[in-house]
Formats: sequence, C-alpha cells, structure tokens
Amino acid sequence: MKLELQGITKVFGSLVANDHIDLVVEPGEIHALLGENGAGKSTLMNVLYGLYDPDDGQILVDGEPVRFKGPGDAVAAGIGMVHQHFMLVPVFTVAESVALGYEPAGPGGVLRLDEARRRVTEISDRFGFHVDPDAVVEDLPVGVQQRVEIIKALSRDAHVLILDEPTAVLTPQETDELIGIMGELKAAGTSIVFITHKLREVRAVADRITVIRRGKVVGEASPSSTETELASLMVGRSVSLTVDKPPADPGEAAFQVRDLSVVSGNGTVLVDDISFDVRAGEILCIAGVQGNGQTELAEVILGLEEADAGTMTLGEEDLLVRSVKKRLHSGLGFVPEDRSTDGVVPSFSIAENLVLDVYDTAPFARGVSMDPATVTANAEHRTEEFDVRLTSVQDPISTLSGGNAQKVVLAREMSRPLRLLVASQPTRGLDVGSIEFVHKRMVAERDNGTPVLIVSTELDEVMALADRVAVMYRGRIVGILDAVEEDGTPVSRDVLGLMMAGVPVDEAQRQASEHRSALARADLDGDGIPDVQQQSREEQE
Ligand SMILES: Nc1ncnc2c1ncn2[C@@H]1O[C@H](COP(=O)(O)OP(=O)(O)OP(=O)(O)O)[C@@H](O)[C@H]1O
Repeated sequence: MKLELQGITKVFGSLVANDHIDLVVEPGEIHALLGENGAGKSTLMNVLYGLYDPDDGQILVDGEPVRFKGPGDAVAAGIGMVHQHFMLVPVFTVAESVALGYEPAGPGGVLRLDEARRRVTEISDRFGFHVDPDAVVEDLPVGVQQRVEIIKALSRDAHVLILDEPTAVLTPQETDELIGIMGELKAAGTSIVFITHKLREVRAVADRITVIRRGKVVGEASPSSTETELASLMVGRSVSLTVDKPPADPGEAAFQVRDLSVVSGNGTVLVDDISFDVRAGEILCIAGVQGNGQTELAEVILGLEEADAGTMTLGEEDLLVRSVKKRLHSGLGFVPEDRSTDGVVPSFSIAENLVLDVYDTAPFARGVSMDPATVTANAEHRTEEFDVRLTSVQDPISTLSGGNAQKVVLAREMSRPLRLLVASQPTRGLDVGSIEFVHKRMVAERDNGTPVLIVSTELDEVMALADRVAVMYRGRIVGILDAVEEDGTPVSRDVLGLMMAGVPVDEAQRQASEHRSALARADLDGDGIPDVQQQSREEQE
C-alpha cells in the first residue's frame, strides 16, 4: 500500500504544528521521521491515524484521496498505530485484547475469542513474536505488551504501521528484538513509519529518513549519514553527542543509604538490602535493566514508597522520617521516571507546573495564594532557558509535546538550590540537542558540589555522565565501579552488560576480557591475519 500525505497542515490556536507537510511512504519501506521535541511528529501521526482533522491538505491511499473521521476509518484503510503508552487493558488476556478490535464487527458485539486466539497464534508464529494468546497482559514484560499491540494492528490487516517512539520504554535486548521484528514485517510487505530520537536505531533500520523542524519538512537524510550529521539536520545546529566533563572532585559522602529493603504488599523483595553513598560533587549512576528495583529505590528516596528496613541520610538528616513535601523543601530535586503520573498535573498550566514543589514558599507565595506575576515571570525565564517550545506559559501542560513536558519537569527540579538531585530516566523522549543541554546542566550541578544520583537504563547515558556506576539486578547492587579506571580507560560496556544480567564484578571482568582476547584472535575471513589487526592496519592506511 502506498501512502501519501500532501500539504498536511494542523493549527492549534496560533501555533502551526504541521505546516504543509508532504510525506510519501512506499510499500514495504521503513520510513523514519526525525525531528526535535515539538517539531510536529506526533501531531502528523495523529492526523494520519484519524485522531486529528487536518486544517488543510489530504491523505492518499494508493493514489485515492481518503478522509478519516476517526481511528476506525484509518484502521479500515489499513493503518495501524502503536502508541508509546499502550492502550491495552491490563487484566485482559492477549486474545481478549486483540478481540476487542473486532468488537464492533462481531455479531451482536460478542467478542470472537476463538478467532482472536487463532489470529494471535498465526501472526505470532509467522513473525516469531513468541506471544501466548492466553497470557494476561499485566503479567507480560513491556516488550511483549508492545508486540501484542503490533499483533492487534496486524490482525486488523494493517499495511502501514506507525510506531511512535517504540523503543523509549524497551530494554536493549527488547530493542534488538523489535528491530528484528521490523525487518520481518518489512519483508512481508508492511510499511512502517518509525518515530524515534535514537539515531543509532534510525541508521540501523530506516530505508528513508524525513526530517521535520518547527512543523515543516526540512529535508530527507540518507540512512548512511553519521549520527552527528543526522543530529545537526534535526536540530539545525551542530550537537556534541558526548559529554565534555572534567574529572569529578568529590567531597564527603553526603547521601548515605544503608541496608535498605523494600518489600511489596505480596511479600516480593523489590529492593534487597542495599547500601551505597553519593558523595558531594559526584554523579553516581544506577544502571540496570528496567524492573530490577531501581524504580522502587527512587520512590523510597522521594517518600512515595516506604522502606521496610534500613536508613537513608542526607547530611545529618534522616530522610525516611520526613514527608515528601519536607524532603523536597529541604533541597531534594526529583525527576520521576513517569512524568505523566508523578511529574506533572496535566490540567494545570505550564507556569503552575513549574512551581509544583515550591508554590507555597517565597518568592511564589502571597499570603495563602500564589503570586501570579512571580509565577509567570519564573515560567518565562525557565522555559526559555530549557528551550521549551510552547505558545503560552498559561496553557495547560497537556498541550506540550512529550519531550517539552519532560523539559518542564527538569527545569522545575534543577532550578532551585539542591542538596541532592535524583533523576530517573531524565532524558527519555528528549531530542539530541536537549539531551546535550540537560547533561551539561547535570554536570554543572555536580561541579557545584551537589550529590547527583541518576537512574538510567540507557548505557550511553550512564557512560556519558557517571563518575561511578552501581549496577542493580533483582533488587540488589551487583557492584559499584569507577566510570574511568586509574589508567584512564572507561569502564567496559561488556562488563556493565554482564553485571546487568546478574554476573558478579570479578566474573564479569574475566568473561569480558576473555571475549576481547577471543575477538583479537579471530580470523573470520580466513586470510591468516586476525581481523582486529587487519582492521587497524586498514585504518592506518
Ligand atoms: N492538543 C494540543 N493543543 C495545543 N497544542 C498542541 C496540542 N498537541 C500538540 N501541540 C503543539 O504542537 C507542537 C507539536 O507537538 P508534537 O507533539 O506533534 O511534537 P513532537 O514532534 O511529537 O515532539 P516530541 O519529540 O517532544 O514528542 C508542539 O508545539 C505542541 O505544543
């Protein structure tokens, strides 16, 4: 199926989110859509999926103009969309979730479960999804839930699949699997529109790349472009993809966690007797695959979750006895993993969201209410500094693009005097230019003497920011390593990867070094020269 968008324009008030966008998706191609935060990617996809009515322009399917009054029309035309926040019902089985799609067509609205189960098995087998039709959605890992969404779309005969930042919530392994699945779908003739901020993925899978900036198509890029070239095309300036940071000069152990445990209501140990320090003026990154206790650790630090054992002190202060509000007021900056549930109040304005923690303190409080002029002035200053793309700071934060909403949370939490900064997945959904800025700010916070704790599943982010790395696995800390060894070599990705799978430090180092030696000896092309040597000779030549 060939899909054409011609002159698509979508306006919100005075903001032109899509400005005469042309896009052609050929049958069986993976077409990546790149653009900075707020460029208009999601808006364009919402138009394509029938969620928004465009103000101008038209959509053509196989050369015929179509008009979508809602997602039902888009689905009927062969378009499927997998949203970043899945739309699945947690207590349903996979087959029930897929059957929901058939409901309007089913006789008397009855779910055609047998048919759905058969379709799930057929699609799953065909593309190697390994999805059990009778599994309950909430018991499945995120990556498998995403496959259920893909199966749902395919079961409704989608010929074009829209994937909006599909890898943002996936582990590295799940990302590799998804990339494999995308290749299978393409081979079967399905087209994919792929939105991501991760340039490595774009280069790995895209057949074509369209770049959007401020609502307009600014050009096509070749998948053979370097990440640096793609980055500068995206944000319109050159971007440094590595963090330039001087060595840390850490002080005393300002934040101390000892023997901390968290047990869930049903008795599962989520955080298992962990101890660590974060020193003043250092960045400690907690690395690990999602779901190994990092979320709960961060929540205990803020006070959203209760500790079942252990202590947590900031300076001389026992944090565990303080309320959430007291912790924030006493200088804890906290960037939550899920901004939509814990980071912002969607119906509040951008300006109000920027003072959520401090609205009742000077200079924002006036008697029992807020001083609107100060709140507005603060918002204007902060949004400019963090380059939040918006129309007015008085608009509800729900009108911002995902990345821009994240920047509001970061601006709020990093713009007051801090005694400890804790940030979970701080740059999830941010474009490369914004990541560069946020990383610099975090290093500046460190150099100001603040202890900084970053929880991240992104090894690139960990490698870029950490002074020390603690790896968590099944609620425990497997080991803590210096990010740069004494001889100046950075900590090995392979070692971290093995530790993330639960391998103890010494064993991980041994296995990684054995793997390196094996690689150094390998002569896969059989020309008698180890490939590594040959490659370095070629590079010298
Ligand atoms: N419902 C809405 N009401 C008002 N403005 C909106 C609405 N939806 C989007 N916008 C605005 O349209 C612009 C484009 O937003 P969009 O979500 O399409 O960006 P994006 O490219 O997907 O960004 P990101 O990478 O951050 O997800 C933004 O400036 C956003 O604030």
